[in-house]
Amino acid sequence: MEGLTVLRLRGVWYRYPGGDWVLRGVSLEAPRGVTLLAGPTGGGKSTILRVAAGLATRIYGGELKGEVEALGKPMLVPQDYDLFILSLTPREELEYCFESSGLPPWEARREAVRLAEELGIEDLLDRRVSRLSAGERQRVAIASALALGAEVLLLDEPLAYQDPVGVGRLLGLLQRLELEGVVVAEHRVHYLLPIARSIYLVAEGRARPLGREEAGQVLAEVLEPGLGGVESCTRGCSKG
Ligand SMILES: Nc1ncnc2c1ncn2[C@@H]1O[C@H](COP(=O)(O)OP(=O)(O)OP(=O)(O)O)[C@@H](O)[C@H]1O
Repeated sequence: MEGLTVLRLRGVWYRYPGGDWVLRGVSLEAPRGVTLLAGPTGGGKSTILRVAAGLATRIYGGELKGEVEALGKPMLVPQDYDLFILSLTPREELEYCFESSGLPPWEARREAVRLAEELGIEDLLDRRVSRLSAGERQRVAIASALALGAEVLLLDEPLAYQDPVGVGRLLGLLQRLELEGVVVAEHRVHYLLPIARSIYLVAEGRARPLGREEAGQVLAEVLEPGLGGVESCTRGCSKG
């Protein structure tokens, strides 16, 4: 894989057990930085992330064809991210994740605090996960993935439950993180377009790369047909 590509899918076909093909020859290359997967509901974004994480056949079974290659350890934070958090409190969760990735307990304790500060969730550390808001739990789930040593972070609708402050924090974080790359499936594309280095329209099981100039207009037309291209996108072509 060339130096700048952190995730590559080539001619990938996938179907869930008993179903028709939902990925139909997906080819994409995610460079370092943020890659945006956008497109209509049911187009295949989540399935691409599951395949990229190596989880599609492991969790669902089904049939997979084609090549998937990642530079570094890919890790998916799914839409139902609650399944991702196993502990009572974020502090326990992060310490557990750091220990699972090989740190001794004292270092795991220190790193949990450092990461929480970096993500702006230090005030959540000792609260019960079950009592956190959806947006707060989502940030804890992303922190867990980082603590587990994710190098290519795969995020399925990470902005869905974030308020504007949370969105700003998360976007800042995605740009700052010293990861190989971040691939984000998201409906609220207007937040991601300015920071995405690479943009794909995912529809009907295929991924089409979009140039920066055309992306706003194409996505606005696909996601909000009838509202009128770029203009509507600048007002917010969000579905989420
Ligand atoms: N666990 C599953 N079992 C069977 N079919 C599934 C499963 N998950 C998704 N599908 C089907 O695969 C297709 C692609 O779904 P996927 O969730 O990947 O799309 P998406 O673009 O992420 O949609 P959304 O924007 O609504 O999250 C859809 O037809 C969906 O019904």
